Amino acid sequence: MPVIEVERLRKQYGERTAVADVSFSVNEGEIFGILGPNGAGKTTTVECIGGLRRADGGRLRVLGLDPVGDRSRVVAELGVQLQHSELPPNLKVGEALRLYSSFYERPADWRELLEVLGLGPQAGTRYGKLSGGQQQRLSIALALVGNPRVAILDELTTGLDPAARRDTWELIESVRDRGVTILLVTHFMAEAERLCDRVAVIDTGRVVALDTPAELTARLDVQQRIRFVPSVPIEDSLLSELPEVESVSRRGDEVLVVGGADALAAVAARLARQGVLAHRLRVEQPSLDDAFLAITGRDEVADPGPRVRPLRHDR
Ligand SMILES: Nc1ncnc2c1ncn2[C@@H]1O[C@H](COP(=O)(O)OP(=O)(O)OP(=O)(O)O)[C@@H](O)[C@H]1O
Repeated sequence: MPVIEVERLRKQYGERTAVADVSFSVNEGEIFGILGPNGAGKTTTVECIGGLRRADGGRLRVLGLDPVGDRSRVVAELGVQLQHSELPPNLKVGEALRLYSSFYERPADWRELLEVLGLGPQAGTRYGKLSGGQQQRLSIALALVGNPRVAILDELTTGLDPAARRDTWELIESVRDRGVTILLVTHFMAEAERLCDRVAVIDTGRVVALDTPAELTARLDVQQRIRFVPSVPIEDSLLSELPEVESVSRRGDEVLVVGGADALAAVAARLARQGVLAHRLRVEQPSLDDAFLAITGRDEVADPGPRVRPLRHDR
C-alpha cells in the first residue's frame, strides 16, 4: 500500500491557482523528491499532504488517513520539517526537542537524536546562536523526534555549505535505512540525483514528469561527450566511421567525440584494437539538470535564497 497518495490535488489562494492538478504516490521506505522551479506549487503540495492546508480538490491519504479529517492520528505518524524561522531565538536546543517530544506518545530519544545529528554539544545553546547548518539539523531533529513513519522535508539543505549538505544527505539516508518514508522538496538536482528513488517534476501546479532520476535522464536523447588525449596520433576517421559516433573534433591534443549512449564502449573498443591508450579520459553524461531543462524549458531551478514564510492558516 502506498504510504502517501495524492490524487488530482488542487489548491487556490484566492484567484491564484497554486496547485492545478497533482497526482503521485509514495511507497513505503522510498525517498520521493518533488522538484520544480520557484512558485511551481511544491510547498503548497506538501503543506496539503501534511494537513497544514486544506485542499480545494482531489484526494489525499497519508498511511490511509485523511491529513485534515484524521489530523491527530496523522500527526502521530508524520514528521514535518519546520521552516527554521518559526522557532523563538531564545529557545535552547534541548528545550525545543524536549518540548516537541512531549507532543508524541512514542517519541524518539531526543538526546540520542541530538548525538546522531552532531548537535550534542549544542544542547544548551539558544536557537538564535546556532549556525545555519546547526539550525537546519535541529529542524530535521524536530521532524524526527516523534519517531514518525513518514517525514516531509522541505528545502532540506537550502542555505547549507557543500560539506554540511553532504553530511545532511548521509543523515537522510540513515533515516531512510531505519524504515522512514521520506518526501523531499528540493531545488538541487544533485540532491535529487543522490537521494531520491523517484522524482516528480512539478511546473505551474502540475506534474510534468515522474520517474527515477536515472530514467528521467536516460529518457532524454542527450549525447555523450567523450574527451581524451590519444597516446599516439590518430586520424579522426578512425572514430568518426563508427555508427555510434556523431562527430569528432579537436582542441589542441585533446579529442572530443560526441555520440549516443553506446559511444563510449564503441570508442574504447576501437582504440584498444589499434593499441591506442586514452589519456585523461572524461565522459560527460546527461544529468538531471539536462532533464529538468528539457522538461520545463528552464535552464535552472532558481535558488530560493533566504526566506521567511510564516504559514498562513487558511483552514
Ligand atoms: N499563502 C499564500 N497566499 C497566496 N499565494 C501563495 C501563498 N503561498 C504560495 N502562494 C503562491 O502559490 C504559488 C505556488 O507557491 P508554492 O510556494 O507552493 O511554490 P513552490 O514550488 O514551493 O515555490 P518555491 O520554490 O519558491 O518555494 C506561487 O505562485 C505563490 O506565489
